[in-house]
Amino acid sequence: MVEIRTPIEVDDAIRRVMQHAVKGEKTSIPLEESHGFFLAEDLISDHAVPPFDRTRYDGFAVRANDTGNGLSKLEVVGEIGAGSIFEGTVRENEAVRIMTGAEIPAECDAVIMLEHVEEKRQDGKTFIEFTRKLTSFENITKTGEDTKKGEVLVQKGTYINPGIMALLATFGYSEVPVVKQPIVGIISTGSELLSVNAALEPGKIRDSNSYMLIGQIERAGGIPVSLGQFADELEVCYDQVVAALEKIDILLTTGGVSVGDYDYIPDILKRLNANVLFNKIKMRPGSVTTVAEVDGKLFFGLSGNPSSCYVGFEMYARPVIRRFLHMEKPYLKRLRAELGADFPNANPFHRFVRGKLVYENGKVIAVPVGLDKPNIVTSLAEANILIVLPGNKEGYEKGEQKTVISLEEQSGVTWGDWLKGGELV
Ligand SMILES: Nc1nc2c(c(=O)[nH]1)N[C@H]1C(S)=C(S)[C@@H](COP(=O)(O)OP(=O)(O)OC[C@H]3O[C@@H](n4cnc5c(N)ncnc54)[C@H](O)[C@@H]3O)O[C@H]1N2
Ligand code: MOO
Ligand SMILES: [Mg+2]
Repeated sequence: MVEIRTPIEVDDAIRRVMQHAVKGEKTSIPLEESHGFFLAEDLISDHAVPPFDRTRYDGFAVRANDTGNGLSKLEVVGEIGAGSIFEGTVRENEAVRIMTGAEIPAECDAVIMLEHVEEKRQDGKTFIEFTRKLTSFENITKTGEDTKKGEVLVQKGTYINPGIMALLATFGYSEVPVVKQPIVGIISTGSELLSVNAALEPGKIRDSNSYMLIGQIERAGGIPVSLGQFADELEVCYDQVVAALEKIDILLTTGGVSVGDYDYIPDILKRLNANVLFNKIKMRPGSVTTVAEVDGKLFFGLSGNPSSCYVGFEMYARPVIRRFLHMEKPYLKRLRAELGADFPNANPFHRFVRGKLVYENGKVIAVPVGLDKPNIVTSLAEANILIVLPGNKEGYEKGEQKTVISLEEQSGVTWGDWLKGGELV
């Protein structure tokens, strides 16, 4: 008898998986190697930026009160470049020649640009003349204009991009607290699979899922480890899975997860005494995605069909990786867009159509890419969104507003915000 599986709702599946998601350990790495890692602690400013009032222009630091509507004539009593400070005192009708970035002398409160003055030598002294009335703090960047002391500038769990590297340097982080990335193992199963460098043979295809998953794991912030490609043989696959579980934080398999004669993943899970969280979801593609917990580790039995494997990973494995990285917002972002094509066929399951966003006449349009079938691999190349079509009896029409899930963004959403999409429960 073929097993009849009971499908569960998408959000229920995500909730079940996330109940077993763990947070990774912290470590630290040199700042210069931190790009692409994830912050393990909030980045808090321990001093104001800039730490002193400084000039925005090359010019002369003056006292605004010494300037008026008529001609101002000030004596230049010193000069400083960025990095130097003026040691003297600036008295009434005096100015200091000052270069961009230098600290404003204590008695001055405005800067006039070099271009706006005329310099004159008289009795061995230098004077500037100009006819501009300056206001207090004109052309000055005030202390703390960029940020005040004590502010949370970047939340823990954030992807370290070049801008964050600049901030880390600003606050003296030569070593950066980061989260250890999860080691995510990949096992591909299928007697039809050839390695990528093999010539095609009758009845066989090259294993594309492993490589796709390497990219998806890296995009999510994990470290992929390929643990091999195995024929549909229970004993071999079982031994490989047991060995793999020792080496990884999260395990992914592709293929063999349905009800076919050589689909051994369910048997392997039984033998492992795994806590199977679900083995059927009301979604297409990826309905057969099976997730289990084995000795505290999550095991994702992803479908062999490329599109199903892809979507199953993004929906269930990605948030687990993001949680491991301590992200406060581990779920994929959703936005609204206009449906770019008709979907006349009814489907009782929710559909996740691979698509891309196009901007036309001020509208955001979600355009499907390639064929919308589970076994399709070519549509994945162009996809940067999943168009969400909730299960219904009527199908959908071009022009309707629909939710789309963004696949390429580093930022995410909380569980509460994810549920606001509200269509998949
Ligand atoms: N009687 C039923 N048959 C099927 C059901 C069902 O409910 N009842 N579900 C269908 C659905 S939905 C899907 S999805 C697939 C799931 O298949 P499996 O996860 O068991 O995967 P396989 O049978 O091993 O392979 C399916 C398909 O994918 C190709 N494949 C496998 N691995 C790779 C790889 N690494 N790279 C590229 N392509 C791969 C494989 O050759 C098959 O064509 O089951 C349906 N059947
Ligand atoms: O898991 Mo299957 O789509 O539902 O292709
Ligand atoms: Mg199968």
